[in-house]
Amino acid sequence: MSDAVSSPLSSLPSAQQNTLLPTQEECYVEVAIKVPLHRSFDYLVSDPKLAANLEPGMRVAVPFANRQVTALVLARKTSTELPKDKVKAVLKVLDSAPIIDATHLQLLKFTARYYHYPLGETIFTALPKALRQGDDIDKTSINYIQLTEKGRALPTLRAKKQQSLMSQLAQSGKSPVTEVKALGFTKATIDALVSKELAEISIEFSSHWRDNDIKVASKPRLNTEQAVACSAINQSSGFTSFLLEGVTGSGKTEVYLQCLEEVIKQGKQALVLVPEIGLTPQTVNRFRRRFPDTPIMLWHSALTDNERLQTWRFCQKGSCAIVIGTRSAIFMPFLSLGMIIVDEEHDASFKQQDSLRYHARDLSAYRAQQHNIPLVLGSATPALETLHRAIEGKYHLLSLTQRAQTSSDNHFELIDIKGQYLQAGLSHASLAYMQKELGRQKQVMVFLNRRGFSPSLICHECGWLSDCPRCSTSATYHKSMRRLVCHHCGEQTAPPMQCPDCGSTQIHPVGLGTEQLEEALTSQFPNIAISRIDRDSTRKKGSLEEELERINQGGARILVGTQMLAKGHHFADVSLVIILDVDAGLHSCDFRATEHLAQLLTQVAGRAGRSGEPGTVLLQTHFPEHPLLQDLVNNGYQHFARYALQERQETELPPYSHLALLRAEAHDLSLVLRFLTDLVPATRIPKIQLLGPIPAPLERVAGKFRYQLHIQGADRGALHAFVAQLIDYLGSHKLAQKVRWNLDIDPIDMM
Ligand SMILES: Nc1ncnc2c1ncn2[C@@H]1O[C@H](COP(=O)(O)OP(=O)(O)OP(=O)(O)O)[C@@H](O)[C@H]1O
Ligand SMILES: [Zn+2]
Repeated sequence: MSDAVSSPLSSLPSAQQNTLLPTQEECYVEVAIKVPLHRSFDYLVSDPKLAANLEPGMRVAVPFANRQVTALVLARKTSTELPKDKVKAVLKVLDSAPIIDATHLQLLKFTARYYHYPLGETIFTALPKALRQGDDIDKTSINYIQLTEKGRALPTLRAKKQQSLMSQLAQSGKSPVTEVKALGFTKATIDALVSKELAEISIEFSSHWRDNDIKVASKPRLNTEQAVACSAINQSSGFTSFLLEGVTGSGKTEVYLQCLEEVIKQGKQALVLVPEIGLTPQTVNRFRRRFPDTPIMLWHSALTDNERLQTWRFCQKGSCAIVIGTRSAIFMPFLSLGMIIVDEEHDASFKQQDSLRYHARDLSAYRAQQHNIPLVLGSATPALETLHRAIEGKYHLLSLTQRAQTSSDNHFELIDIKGQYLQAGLSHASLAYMQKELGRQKQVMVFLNRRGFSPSLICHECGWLSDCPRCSTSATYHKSMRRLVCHHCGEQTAPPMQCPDCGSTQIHPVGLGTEQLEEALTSQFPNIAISRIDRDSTRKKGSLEEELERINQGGARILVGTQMLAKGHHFADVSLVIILDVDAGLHSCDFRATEHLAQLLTQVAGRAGRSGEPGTVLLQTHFPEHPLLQDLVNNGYQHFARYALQERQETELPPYSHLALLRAEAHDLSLVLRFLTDLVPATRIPKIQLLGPIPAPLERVAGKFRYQLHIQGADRGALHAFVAQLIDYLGSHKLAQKVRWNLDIDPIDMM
């Protein structure tokens, strides 16, 4: 940039003034603004000097609907179709250089197009909030913390937190302060170590790691399958996609680590996408321990806006070698991206379920192609979509069939609970297994995917149920809070002392949630420490980490939990896993339900027997003869998945066709129905099937009726062309103001 525009915040003269100046070639910019409109906007740049330096990817402030808003320049042009008296002028230029480059802008444009979401909204959703607001991109600097010489001697401190921060730093070396905070350490703890001169803070912005030899801690020798996978990935050139299908505990992470080593040794950066839940300190520490002096940063929902901007900048400047992040990390800028890894690629959390409904895994394929680099999708339970691509030969299939640390597979048993007396939700056989394993000083995990005390309250006299008044579902009883909570709309009420219908005081919980399970197991095993992990028990920042640490130290021997406990954790001492509510997923109307159930069961089961001897997995069910359960138990997920794919083919469901979902909701049911029914005749098109309007599986949430239209077609192009037309039509529909609607491309959750 020339000196003339050294201040990115310099104001421009207004359009009126400009008309008095001798006319040179006129300059306009086409910009994106965060509004729900499928279009861009033109503005005049009246100062020729500024105009000369404006580039796509820079932000400007513009007047829009009587306010000043931040906009992103998409293109410069010399004319506009707007009438002269209508065109407004850019008020300020906010950046001295583009904040995103052309490749990145192309990614965002693709995202908007593919998901049929307004471009401005897409761009501004993908930017950190500080940049969305128009803040100076250089407003934050990166703070690092590291132990001083005095600290490295690891003196014993009275304050436990400070002690644990010291050991953390001894392990991780110099770390960004944001990362240390992400692990649950407070500013007070950090300040205390600094004031005791045990740690010091420095500020920098460098990418020296790229020029230095990377330090790599000792690593295990890969087994043959791992070695084959690693060399296939490392020796690939350009854009190549891999599906690393490895049974739980087969050492996929080890493969990632050894591939990453090659990438960072070449001075390239890597993006590792993990599910929301998978971002445990355990995983992150494993990466940090392996590459002790390499800058590794985290990206997840708990970062503050400032931390977000820092991490984003850091990554863009190449100061960070590896980013481990949840789905929105797919929109991070990189100086030199060398590889993308998507761990647990089947996980539903990679799909955003509101506003911009993108799938980070699917976008990662586009991104890898843009950068011409390898993409590695890893899972023990690949999504059928991914498996299909591998079978078609679009992805290279790499298999890890053996567990890395045990010689044989887990032992599975289906426990028939029909007519059985259940104690604490557990059958006699399950309890006997528990006694035995606890007697051997092992850990036992009891899995129940339902939090709260009980999913409902019932009146014993008249059958009244604690239904949520605003949703077509019941409100869950939370005993410790003494509240009825609707898990769909969040409404909370006090549980009634008397039945609202008949006045009886005989109100009882029905059904089992993790809170009740913990209570029942406590009285069943009074001398054994129990740890419960679900959204309620881990609400406090850092409490999940604390609890996981407690489990790993052997501080708890019965682990009760929801799916938070299911994935990615490595508990060495768990020898028995009991899954209580297998049946719920067997009889759902969602065509993906069996796939998701099979994935969940396999992932939970994979927590057993991870080191030393194989573990035992018990599945309690009323339907032990069910083909899905039989297949899973006898042949494993790999077999089940290939069979399920055949079924999808026969029924022409994704991945053998493409799906979009138009959802509509309003308080008035007739409006919703009219809105959706109107479309059906208005939009008849060959090659596209419309199904609906049909009620969403949860027909009413927060007082609104929810209906949907399934749009299905074998040809992706035809489907997208149709959806684009539909959006035009919907935008001008007279009910569009009264009915809330959204479009979900490649939907995962049919709710
Ligand atoms: N080649 C190897 N030799 C010895 N140990 C190994 C090897 N590869 C992996 N391990 C160890 O085996 C355990 C499981 O490996 P890892 O966590 O990489 O598996 P994973 O497939 O990523 O697991 P999951 O997906 O089930 O969480 C870890 O403790 C890891 O250190
Ligand atoms: Zn509700």
